[in-house]
Amino acid sequence: MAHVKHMKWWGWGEEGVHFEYANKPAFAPFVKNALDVDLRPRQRDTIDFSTVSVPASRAGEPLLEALAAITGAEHLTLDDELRIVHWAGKSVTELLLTRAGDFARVPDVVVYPGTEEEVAQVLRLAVERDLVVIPFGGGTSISRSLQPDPHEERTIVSLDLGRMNQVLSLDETSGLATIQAGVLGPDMEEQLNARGWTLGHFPDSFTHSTLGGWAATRSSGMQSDKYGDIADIVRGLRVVRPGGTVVLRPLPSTSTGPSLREMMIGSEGRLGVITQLDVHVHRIAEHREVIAYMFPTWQQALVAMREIARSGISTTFARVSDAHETAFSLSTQKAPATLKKKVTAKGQDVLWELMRRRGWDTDAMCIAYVCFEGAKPEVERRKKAVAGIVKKQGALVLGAGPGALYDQKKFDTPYLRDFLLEQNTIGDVSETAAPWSKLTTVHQAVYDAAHRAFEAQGKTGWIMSHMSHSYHAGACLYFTFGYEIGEDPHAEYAVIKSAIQQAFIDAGATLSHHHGVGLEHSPWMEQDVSPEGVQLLRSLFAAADPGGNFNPGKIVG
Ligand SMILES: Cc1cc2nc3c(=O)[nH]c(=O)nc-3n(C[C@H](O)[C@H](O)[C@H](O)COP(=O)(O)OP(=O)(O)OC[C@H]3O[C@@H](n4cnc5c(N)ncnc54)[C@H](O)[C@@H]3O)c2cc1C
Repeated sequence: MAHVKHMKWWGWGEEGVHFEYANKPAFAPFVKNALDVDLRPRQRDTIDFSTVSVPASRAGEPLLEALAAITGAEHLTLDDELRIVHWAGKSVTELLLTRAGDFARVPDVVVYPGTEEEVAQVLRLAVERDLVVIPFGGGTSISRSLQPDPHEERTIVSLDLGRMNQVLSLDETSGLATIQAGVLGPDMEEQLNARGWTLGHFPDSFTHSTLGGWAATRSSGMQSDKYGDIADIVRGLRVVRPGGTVVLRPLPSTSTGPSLREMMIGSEGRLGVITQLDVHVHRIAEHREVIAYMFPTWQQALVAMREIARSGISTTFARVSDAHETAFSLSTQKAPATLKKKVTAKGQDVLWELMRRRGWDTDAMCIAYVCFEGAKPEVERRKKAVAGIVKKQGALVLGAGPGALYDQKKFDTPYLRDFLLEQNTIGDVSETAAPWSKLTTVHQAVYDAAHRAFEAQGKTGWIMSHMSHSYHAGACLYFTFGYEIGEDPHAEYAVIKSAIQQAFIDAGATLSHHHGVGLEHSPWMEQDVSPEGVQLLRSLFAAADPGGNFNPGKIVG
């Protein structure tokens, strides 16, 4: 199965790639101050797979023969390491369980169909033989939407879409592409870019997640301000079910009753397997620039972000870190290695001095990044308009240098969680969306709840946040939190994560803006969409999948 690329079994990304802190002189002191943790150099580059013991496969010979008859024997595997790669996503709970070799129940067999017909045959077999089928995209789920029920008695099949990875056609007149669901982000962009087009969807997990996975979890990429969330991008799709295939043709819009398209987006494998999608694509922008700004306070920064969203000025993204996250990102700057970089660093010192002289509290300042794409004169015009808005809120324009740096580092942060776990420290995220009028309340409520939870656990904890993904009515707030692991990692994590999730709901925000529901967030579904709403979803899943064969237990238990 060498042709399907997977992440390392024990953590994020590729073997051999790590978060490094030795070249970031401010990072270790920052962690000491924030978490009271003394960082030590990385002890190991990998974890030896032979250190864990994998539950034996329960797939019997007749089932393997039946699956082999569908996909070919070379496209299924009982390999222990591959079964572990497929057993879960990359939430903190799953990472802790995986590193501890605490697997309970894992897929008994991994199957890689190559066509929609093969997917259909596997699903029919699943119903006939009462199997559990869990579709697998890139395995980046952070909401435990892949993890099987530890008490599952039936045979579990992980259905990996990785061989279905082609851009099938491009309708340049309509700006629509038809693409197979199992394609990984970079592979898809390469195919589109070769023809001058892009999807423009770049979640932080982009390098290892798939188009089908994005649709199945209602994903949102960092450039959603311009390109939309995946729910906006997907215009049509094919969803294979045991009884047939739901075909939703690519349409700009339609009034055909309750939206089946919307129903499939976010269905996390419970309604069938998405095999193919029709998506908005865009010509690659002629010119792209990310400009950084520094605001004196979070409040002023949020006002500016709202004004930008309302102004009609087209931005690709507009994102602002709160004071804590600003301090964190400054701590991850590399030591200047060349003379040119030393001069730039000197320039930063001058800037800091300027802010102090303006009377800014440097502990309160917030860094923001706005991305502009288009023809150069148009980008210049929009940059000027945005500068006018941010200056009204007292911001300084830092320019393109720090903006470019942010753009280069954007896919590196997921490696930080594994590095911290090795330091016996949790670093995790929780994100939400709320109306503009509630953003500051939600922000404060989450900080208060997290600190209460840290205190109750006797911990020195850290929390930080940024605002991104703007809409007419509000925006996403993304929180990152950390603390040193104590005696009962799972119980502590549950208290802290639950406190943050509950604060979202209590302050009028949603349980997740783009990480989906899975098992992790399902306890908040009733509060998010009402008990009657959950009942309706339960009825839908029960009618669509009476045997509970398709990723059972996710979204609503
Ligand atoms: C470090 C990190 C950063 C992240 N950043 C972002 C971010 O910026 N934005 C964002 O939106 N998300 C983010 N995520 C979450 C995750 O990447 C998304 O949920 C992503 O959409 C999952 O895609 P995947 O291909 O990896 O799917 P998987 O993890 O393999 O599967 C996720 C769910 O979708 C189902 N599924 C997958 N493919 C199909 C299919 N073809 N048909 C039916 N069901 C299917 C699975 O059964 C499962 O329920 C992040 C996760 C991590 C760990």
